[in-house]
Amino acid sequence: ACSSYRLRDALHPLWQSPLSIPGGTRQSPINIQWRDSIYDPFLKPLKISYDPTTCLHIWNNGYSFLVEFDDSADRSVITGGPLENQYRLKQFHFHWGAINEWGSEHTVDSKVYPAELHLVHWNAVVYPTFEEAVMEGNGLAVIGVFLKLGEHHEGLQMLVDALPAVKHKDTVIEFDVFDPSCLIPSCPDYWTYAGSLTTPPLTESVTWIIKKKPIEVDENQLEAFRMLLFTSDGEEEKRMVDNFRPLQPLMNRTVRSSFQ
Ligand SMILES: NS(=O)(=O)c1ccc(C(=O)O)c(S(=O)(=O)NCCc2ccccc2)c1
Ligand SMILES: [Zn+2]
Repeated sequence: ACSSYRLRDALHPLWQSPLSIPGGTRQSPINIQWRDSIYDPFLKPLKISYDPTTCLHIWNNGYSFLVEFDDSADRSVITGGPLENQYRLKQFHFHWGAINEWGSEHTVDSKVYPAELHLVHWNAVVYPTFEEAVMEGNGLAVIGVFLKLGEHHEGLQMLVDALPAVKHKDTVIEFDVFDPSCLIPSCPDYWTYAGSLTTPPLTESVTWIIKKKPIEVDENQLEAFRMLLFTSDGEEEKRMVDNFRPLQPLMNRTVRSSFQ
């Protein structure tokens, strides 16, 4: 079932973008085959230190809703894990489906989750701007967290309560204190691989760090995501759902795990 709807989604009007950019050798997302991943004992624990007051606003960019952070200094950063440098948090966003059967970008042994959180960081040690980092192989680091249906998530609810204010494309509201580490599972286990942005410009600049454990959210919280619109106020309404990119070929890559 998953392969057919994935193909359908690849042809889905939203995904005019090609299955992978011509010449792309490290495109994302991918299926993570647990048994093919290689335990790397040299992988360090990921060190996450976010300053909740760097949170700026939530906005609907017509593709997802993004929570953006003040990345003008090293105040919300990650380091360690597979990373050679410290990376600054720029924004986080989600991908989700129209129903709970699909929605995540990455899959684990072909298991699809109803949604996936991405925390986007950039290498401000080496690159002067985010825009430059986006174009470089070690420019970005994105933490991926799977969402599964289960208990109500207190931390997420703060975000959910703000979503009606950003229902339409290009709407924004101030969101001044939020600590995104409440959305990251405490279990330290992750997979990591060299990949790309999953939205244009699809550049091959992302070190992906995919948490093994999902977070639990309840049905109402997922439904709140699905109330958002791709469209601007006054346009014919199109619900913001299925905003994920189809799976891309692994090609000559290995996925490393931080756990045995
Ligand atoms: N799924 S993902 O993590 O690959 C991702 C999705 C969306 C965006 C985004 O900009 O909205 C981003 S982004 O914040 O990295 N922006 C990438 C596009 C961009 C390039 C240069 C300047 C501004 C935006 C990343
Ligand atoms: Zn994303």
